[in-house]
Amino acid sequence: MARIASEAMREQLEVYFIMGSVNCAKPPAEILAEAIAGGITLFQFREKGSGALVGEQKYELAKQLQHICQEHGIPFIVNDDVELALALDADGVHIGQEDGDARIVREKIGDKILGVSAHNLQEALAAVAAGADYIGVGPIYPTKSKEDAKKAQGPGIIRLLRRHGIAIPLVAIGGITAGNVGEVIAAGADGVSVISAIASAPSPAVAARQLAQAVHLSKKGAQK
Ligand SMILES: Cc1ncc(COP(=O)(O)OP(=O)(O)O)c(N)n1
Ligand SMILES: Cc1nc(C(=O)O)sc1CCOP(=O)(O)O
Ligand SMILES: [Mg+2]
Repeated sequence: MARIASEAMREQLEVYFIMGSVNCAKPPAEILAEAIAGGITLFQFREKGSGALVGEQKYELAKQLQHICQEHGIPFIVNDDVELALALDADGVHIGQEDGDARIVREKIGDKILGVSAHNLQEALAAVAAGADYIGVGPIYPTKSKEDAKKAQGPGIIRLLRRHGIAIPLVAIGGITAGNVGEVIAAGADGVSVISAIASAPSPAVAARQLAQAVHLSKKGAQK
């Protein structure tokens, strides 16, 4: 297997859904299946926060959700837990600034997808140098889904990273809704990453579809 090509990565980032059991008011498998029906392009298993599953229960949920992704051709990324990603032979891993050295994670996972969080230019440059396939930038807007989230920076941080030469695939995260997708794509993001906009929606399928439509429309507008 070779490293993912940048253009394929950009497409997979378009509607990047993140979820764990703590984000779900109904069975996670149902929410994921509905989100896939609505058009998500990538999935991250993020089993984190108060009440999160651990050990065997975490592994079993991950396996169940990975199976659903596999049935529909949606790449399955594991948040934080490199060992779990390897045990499941997941498609990739996402790590943040407090999750260890991205270079070492790259060595451990070989050609699997590596996503790294960055909050400023220095972190973004280091992620590129470490071999990240994409960068997650946030929070763009205020979020209730991450207990230790930093202060929201607005879409200007994406514009700044692009202006300073960060050219690799980039996804915006934190408080993203169909209503603000336009400004993050216009700023230079390849896609949007969401928890609550899909997981807490009355219909995850409708929410995912609205996000996908907003991304496609915004990308068309950005080409003009
Ligand atoms: C796509 C994406 N971007 C950013 C993050 C946040 O990662 P991190 O800073 O490590 O925080 P936690 O998610 O681990 O709490 C992400 N998970 N995904
Ligand atoms: C997992 C995560 N990481 C963030 C960061 O800023 O790095 S914000 C966030 C939570 C995103 O959830 P929602 O779409 O509900 O705002
Ligand atoms: Mg992390």
